[in-house]
Amino acid sequence: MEKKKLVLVGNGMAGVRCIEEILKMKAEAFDITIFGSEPHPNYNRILLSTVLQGDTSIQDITLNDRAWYEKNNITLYTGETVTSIDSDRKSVHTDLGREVEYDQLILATGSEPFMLPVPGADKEGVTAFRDIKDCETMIDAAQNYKKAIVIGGGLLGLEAARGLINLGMQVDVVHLGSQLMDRQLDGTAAALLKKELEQQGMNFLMEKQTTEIIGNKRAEGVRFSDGSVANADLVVMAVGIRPNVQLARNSGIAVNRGILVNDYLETEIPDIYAVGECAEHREMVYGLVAPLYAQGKILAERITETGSSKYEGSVISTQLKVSGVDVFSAGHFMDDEHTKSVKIYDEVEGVYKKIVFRDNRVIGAVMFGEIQDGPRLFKMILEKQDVSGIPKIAVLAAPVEEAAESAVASMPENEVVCGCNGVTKGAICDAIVNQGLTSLDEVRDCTNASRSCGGCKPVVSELLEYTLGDDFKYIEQKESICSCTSLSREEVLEEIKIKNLKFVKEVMHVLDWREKEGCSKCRPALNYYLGMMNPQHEDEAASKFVNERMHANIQKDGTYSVVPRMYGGVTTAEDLRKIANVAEAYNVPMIKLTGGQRIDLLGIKKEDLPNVWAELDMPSGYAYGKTLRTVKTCVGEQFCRFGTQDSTSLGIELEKKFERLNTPHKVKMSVSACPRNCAESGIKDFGIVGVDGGFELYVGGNGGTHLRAGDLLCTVQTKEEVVTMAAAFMQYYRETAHYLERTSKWIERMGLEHVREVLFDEEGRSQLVGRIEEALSYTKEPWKEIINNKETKEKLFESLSV
Ligand SMILES: Cc1cc2nc3c(=O)[nH]c(=O)nc-3n(C[C@H](O)[C@H](O)[C@H](O)COP(=O)(O)OP(=O)(O)OC[C@H]3O[C@@H](n4cnc5c(N)ncnc54)[C@H](O)[C@@H]3O)c2cc1C
Ligand SMILES: NC(=O)c1ccc[n+]([C@@H]2O[C@H](COP(=O)([O-])OP(=O)(O)OC[C@H]3O[C@@H](n4cnc5c(N)ncnc54)[C@H](O)[C@@H]3O)[C@@H](O)[C@H]2O)c1
Ligand code: SF4
Ligand code: FES
Repeated sequence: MEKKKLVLVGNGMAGVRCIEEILKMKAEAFDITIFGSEPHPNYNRILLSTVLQGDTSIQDITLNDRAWYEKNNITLYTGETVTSIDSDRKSVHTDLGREVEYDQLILATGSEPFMLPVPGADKEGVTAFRDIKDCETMIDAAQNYKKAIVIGGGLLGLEAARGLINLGMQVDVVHLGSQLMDRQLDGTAAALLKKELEQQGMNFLMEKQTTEIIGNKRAEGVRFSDGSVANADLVVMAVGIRPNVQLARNSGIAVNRGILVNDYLETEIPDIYAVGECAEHREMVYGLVAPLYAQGKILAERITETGSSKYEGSVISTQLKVSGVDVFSAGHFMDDEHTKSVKIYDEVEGVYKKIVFRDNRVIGAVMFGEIQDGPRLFKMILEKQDVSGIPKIAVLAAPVEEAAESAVASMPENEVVCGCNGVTKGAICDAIVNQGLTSLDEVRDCTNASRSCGGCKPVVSELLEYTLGDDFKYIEQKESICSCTSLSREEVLEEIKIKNLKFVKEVMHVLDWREKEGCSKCRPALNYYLGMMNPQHEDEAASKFVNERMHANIQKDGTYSVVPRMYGGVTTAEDLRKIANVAEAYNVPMIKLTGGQRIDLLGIKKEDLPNVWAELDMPSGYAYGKTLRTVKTCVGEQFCRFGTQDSTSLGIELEKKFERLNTPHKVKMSVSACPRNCAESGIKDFGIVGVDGGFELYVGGNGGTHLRAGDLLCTVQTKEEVVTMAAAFMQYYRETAHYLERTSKWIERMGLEHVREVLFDEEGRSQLVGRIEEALSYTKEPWKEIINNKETKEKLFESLSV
């Protein structure tokens, strides 16, 4: 049978998913050609937010690489735009002059970001947030500029703002209305969201109408209708999207807001279909992947003639991808004269839940702070469950779980776990059992669950654990350390041990790295793992980040900062004099006290660094390193009338002991001499609080972006026990954490109980202490080494460009 010529215009998420469905149903029946204006193969647009937020890289978000197109005999034209359709001759024409005939044509042209038509919108430094190019523009801007304005307080704007903050920018979010995410939240949830995001460092300019982008060639700020102005070096417009219908309209296809389609996704012109954000179905245009994928499946059935399902519209649910903020909304969540609702509002804990009922059926929900009931409520909304006879407040409370069982055990088989891809618990568990799946990646490849926003990963992971039992522990960690290899951290460490590998390049070569030179993710990680496994390993400068290579923190203007060690935050008149002399001699523009009780000399030229350090003649404070940064101490019993312990001498002892030791990420400690906790021991990686007769030890605390209170590890009686426990804790973290994993994340992954079991076992603890003592015996003071070694000094500070 002759193959039909199938052409897809738009190489994005909806169109390519539809092609995947077609290939599953009748691969042999079609000759497929795909056109995409962007220069990339199909990628996960959703994860651009996570790329910007620093949780993944652009290389990692490809959904279908070029090999996939080749394997499926698909002709792919990227960087090429279809400019017209001749529906009489059944062909499409492109901007590069190509003409391709079709038997069936799918339009999946997506949307375009709406750019406010205000003067100055075309200036440099003004961008949308829609594609890889925009994402790169923002990442680049963050390296050179400080202040950003995001216009639009919807899902996209808030995710962009969070990303820019993570990139070190100061961000104002400009919003037209009085309430954030006005299309997804009610007033109470929106107010809680605003408060939470303000605590994360976002500044909001509410009820502001932008009238102009000011500046010369590049944007310098935004002017509002009330005459006020806000400064910015980067302006991101996230004020909604418009279906991309130009091609359809110019080709005579009926268009309203989107391309008009019926329940089979057919346009008015025979053999031309539309799917995704560009399609308008029953007056609805969707901007989330779940409905678009549902449309794609139905269209695939239609095109392959394997079914006759109709698309009848979708109820949607949304979640914001900003870490530390849990918001969920679904269905019809605003009150009106036909609805009644149940609300729980715990202002103390910042938790809000609301369910909306009409005629005794659940029709919508909004939640803030606690959203684990989201999938259950969403199922009730989709099924329009009748809740007559049930106290309505009971709908908010999930069925009581068996204490010993995991939450997923009580979940019904038909509950949707992955909302984006419509995959149920039953489908995932069947695939795990019947296909022998053992990892998140395998579940994703087999069922599509977790393939889009990734929000369902924790539940999919729990399902794996629940289905596989003990076998899961090993498997869970089988994520590769970066895209240069398929080997996990554990596998790489095992190979290093078995094959006695010594150098970063050797590891990459012997273990057959895909990228021969590695990448910025794996090179420093391998350098760390090699050092952790073999304390005599010499740090490989080329595999370290610039700050660690230069033993100083590079600043935005290319100068460096110098932070001398000041054990326990205690200094002397002599050291202060040296610092003052150096500051004067080198015209240091700013001297600043740090949050860790140190003195920071900012604005030092690269070539002056060796002399500054030589004249200071103080140890490096390692303010740049993945190592122990500082041990903060309170005044303690010597002077403070509340002090029950000598916090300063203990802090100094700890800092002297553990300084310079390489760790997976930076480590901060602190010692407070009484429960008033002036040294903030609850938000440190290892925090000590003096109590009557001993010390409480807190672990896994973090005061940075991912705020986390430390867990109480144990209470000990003596200073010696504190030091031993700190040593064992540090070594266990060094040996088991992924590179760049803070103790706050590590402790959650390992589990506090597990860490306790390891550290409370006397023999295991003493072995850990033995190993850390050995590692400590090889540490060296970097600046002494540099100053005394002419060759290193010249290489680093005179010739090497960074
Ligand atoms: C930063 C960000 C975060 C998001 N987060 C989420 C989320 O968490 N959850 C969620 O469900 N959704 C999210 N979305 C929305 C989701 O990404 C979109 O709904 C989805 O990508 C739309 O798919 P599509 O194929 O219809 O359109 P697109 O992905 O836009 O693809 C259309 C493609 O067609 C190309 N094209 C257009 N015209 C032509 C032509 N004439 N010739 C050739 N090529 C053409 C375009 O260049 C584009 O590559 C997010 C979007 C962004 C930007
Ligand atoms: N987590 C997610 O599900 C997610 C994340 C990002 C994007 N998306 C999708 O991407 C698409 C685009 O997102 P979006 O947030 O741009 O669209 P949106 O329409 O949801 O939000 C735009 C927001 O901008 C505000 N706005 C409009 N004009 C303004 C102006 N002149 N000044 C200030 N504010 C103004 C609106 O009030 C609205 O809240 C949507 O379809 C969205 O669903 C989803
Ligand atoms: S923590 Fe206690 S001992 Fe230390 S300074 Fe504060 S009040 Fe004084
Ligand atoms: S819920 Fe988005 S990928 Fe599963």
